[in-house]
Amino acid sequence: MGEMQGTRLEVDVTNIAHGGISVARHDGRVIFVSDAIPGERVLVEITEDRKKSFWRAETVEVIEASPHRQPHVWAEASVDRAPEDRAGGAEFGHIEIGHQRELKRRVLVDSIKRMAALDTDVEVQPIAGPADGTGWRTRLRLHVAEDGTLGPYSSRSHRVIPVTSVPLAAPEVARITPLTERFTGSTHVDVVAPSGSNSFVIAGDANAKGRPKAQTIVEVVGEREFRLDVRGFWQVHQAAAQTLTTAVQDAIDETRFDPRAANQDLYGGVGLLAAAVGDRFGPTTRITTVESDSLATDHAAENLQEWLGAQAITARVDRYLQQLKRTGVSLDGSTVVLDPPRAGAGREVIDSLADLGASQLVYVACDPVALARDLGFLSAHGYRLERLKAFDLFPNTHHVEAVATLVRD
Ligand SMILES: C[S@@+](CC[C@H](N)C(=O)[O-])C[C@H]1O[C@@H](n2cnc3c(N)ncnc32)[C@H](O)[C@@H]1O
Repeated sequence: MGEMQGTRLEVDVTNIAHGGISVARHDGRVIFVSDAIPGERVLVEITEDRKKSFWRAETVEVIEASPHRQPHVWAEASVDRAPEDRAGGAEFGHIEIGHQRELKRRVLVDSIKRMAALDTDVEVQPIAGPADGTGWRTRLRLHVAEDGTLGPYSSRSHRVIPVTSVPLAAPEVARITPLTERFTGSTHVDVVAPSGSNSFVIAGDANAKGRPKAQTIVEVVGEREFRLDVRGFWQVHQAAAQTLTTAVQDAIDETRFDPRAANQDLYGGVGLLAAAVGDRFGPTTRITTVESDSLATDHAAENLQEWLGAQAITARVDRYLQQLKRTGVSLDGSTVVLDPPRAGAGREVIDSLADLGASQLVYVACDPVALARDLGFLSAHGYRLERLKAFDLFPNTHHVEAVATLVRD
């Protein structure tokens, strides 16, 4: 192994894989190819050949283009550039937006089939914003190069790529992003444009010890205000919080919802989805939001104070559920909303939810493979996938958000 690195080959691209990578074959071996589209014939350069079962490669020339290929929405990420000079973070920007959604649909449906043995289909729905999928990021992190210049990492490494534009950024973020300034003593710069308070440009140092000083900002969703720390988690697309609020409200099967049961909002952040549940079923609805970041939980308590039945707890979800089991609490009759980070909830959390007897789960997922794995665990516990929706919360990237309802009779 190792002798193929740098070799150029012409290959036919046949499929799409998780992570925004296309699949080609050469002499029976799978090659994962970046910046291609299924149906294309491309010239690739092998970048990794250590594994026996697959290689990785970069597209260096498109020989027969897909009808879905478009000029990249970010010229600085285009296949016209040398692979190492392509800006990262917009790996689907060369694909026409409707076809991006079709590829995301395929990855989601195929993952669920393969990992959970479930046949399902779903439409990846566009959400509010420019039709070409630009102008949506209300949060942007750029990195500082050794010479102090600012830019995204390259799509394949941690090399900083100087850029003159950030087309996925919301207009306010793009306006204040200091692309021409030089930074010393910082490793990265965050740009945040909240919907309900001033925008920030914050230089940070990943090697600094301790937590940076807290700074509260406000996000507005419909008529509601949410307070949170400027560095805390918030949905990135400017229409995402409203989209997920409505999606979670719609996903709950009313006939199975008991406002007096021990309802849960797990991985709750500052309480966005607990508020969605409270807004649908009324202020006396019992719901506990659980989050590991204590600053976020403090904000959640404040954001949910008008809901009499709401409480916010700082805990890791796995430990919190173990504690419920130890103390004999039952989730029988309860609805559990869970919105874990990319790694998903995992077997231990799913086993605990099943043991505790949760009746209805609304699983909000930002990673199709983690969702599919967890759906497999849930099926084994007798949960049935009742409803699946998907939303294009991250246009021009490979990411997709799904909202699944699971019930157990
Ligand atoms: C995808 S975010 C969802 C937040 C919230 N539902 C929202 O939409 O704003 C996931 C949240 O889970 C938290 N988190 C990550 N791992 C956790 C764990 N093991 N236990 C509890 N919370 C966790 C993160 O801090 C983050 O706030």
